[in-house]
Amino acid sequence: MAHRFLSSTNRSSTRFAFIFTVSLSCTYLCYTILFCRGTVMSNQAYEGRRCSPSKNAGGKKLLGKLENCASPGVRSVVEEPAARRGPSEVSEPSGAPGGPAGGQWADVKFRNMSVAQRYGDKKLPNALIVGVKKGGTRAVLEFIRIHPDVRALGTEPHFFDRNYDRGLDWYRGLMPRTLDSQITLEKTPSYFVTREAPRRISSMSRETKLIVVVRNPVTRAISDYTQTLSKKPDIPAFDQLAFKNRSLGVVDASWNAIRIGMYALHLDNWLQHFRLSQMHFVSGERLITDPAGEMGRVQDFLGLKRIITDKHFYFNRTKGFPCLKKPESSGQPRCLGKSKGRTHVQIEREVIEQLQEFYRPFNVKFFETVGQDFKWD
Ligand SMILES: Nc1ncnc2c1ncn2[C@@H]1O[C@H](COP(=O)(O)OS(=O)(=O)O)[C@@H](OP(=O)(O)O)[C@H]1O
Repeated sequence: MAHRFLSSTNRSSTRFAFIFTVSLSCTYLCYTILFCRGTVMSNQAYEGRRCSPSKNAGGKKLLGKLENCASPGVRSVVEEPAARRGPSEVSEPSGAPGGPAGGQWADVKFRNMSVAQRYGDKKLPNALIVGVKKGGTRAVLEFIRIHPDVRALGTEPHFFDRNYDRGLDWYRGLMPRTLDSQITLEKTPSYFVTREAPRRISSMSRETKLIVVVRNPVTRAISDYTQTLSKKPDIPAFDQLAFKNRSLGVVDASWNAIRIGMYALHLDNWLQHFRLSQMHFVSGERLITDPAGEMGRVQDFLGLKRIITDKHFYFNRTKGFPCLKKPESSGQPRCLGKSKGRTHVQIEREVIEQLQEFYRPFNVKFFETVGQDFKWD
């Protein structure tokens, strides 16, 4: 009797142990499937946003930038080949605050990205940062793209200047996927000084919103020259290139570094095809001293809710520029790359004054046309 009782107890325990093990395995299996799927999806969304445009890009320059897509953390140095990046750009600058503001926007952004990645379409851009070279265009792009309703191409497609023959379908193919509620954005600073660009852009859509980041043309020219010098150390001195005759003060307006800064001339060309209200001018100087203020106006112009605020920025003393606070989801630095914020070559005071003099009438005309004084005197 006792034996029968014991063996029936044994059977029940065995059955219980079996059921328990099976249900435990099932629970574990379900968790594993769900967890892994979530991780893979969010990674794909992140990588896809950063890399897919480059995969489609046929241009040599775009291919050259592919390696910048490789690591999710280096979005802010997307323009620089890895070899040129210094240690300061791949390690978190000391004292850089992260904070909840960063975490919140990152979460919203990643949720939207993941949804857009699955359900969105590639669309032609409805907004462009068209210039100016060395004005602060990369900063505006990197700052605005943290907005959940903006998706931007990280590379410069140069469609309306160099690649126009490839056609609109090629151009659309470069774009990130967006939901209908999201803005598609790209930046190519050379558009501003490309004669055909305004006509070509307006034939894509007359409603395209245009952002122009402008900066004191003298400082811009020096910045431009500093960049060229870093690539070609053998070029003539700045003043040799800037003047046809220095003692007579005759500036060489055919030199690109000078020509780009004659904003009023280029703007005239844009106004043949676009209303002034479709253009927004960002002050490259205020972008450094008050990034949140400038980005607030950019958001208004794009019809976006003001989500990017003071909370997103901190001043990085090592870099000497404002940087983005790091989101909780990333431990990577959020300053722009080394090619942004270079130490300029020293230019004689007199040369600077001569150039200020040269640009004055162009600046005055530019301020009158846009109805804003950028205070470059
Ligand atoms: N936050 C922040 N961090 C770093 N740099 C900043 C920032 N905001 C504006 N800038 C200024 O941007 C200048 C480079 O302009 P662009 O990005 O338009 O250059 S480019 O045309 O794309 O090469 C770059 O010019 P240089 O200082 O001459 O290097 C910067 O002064």
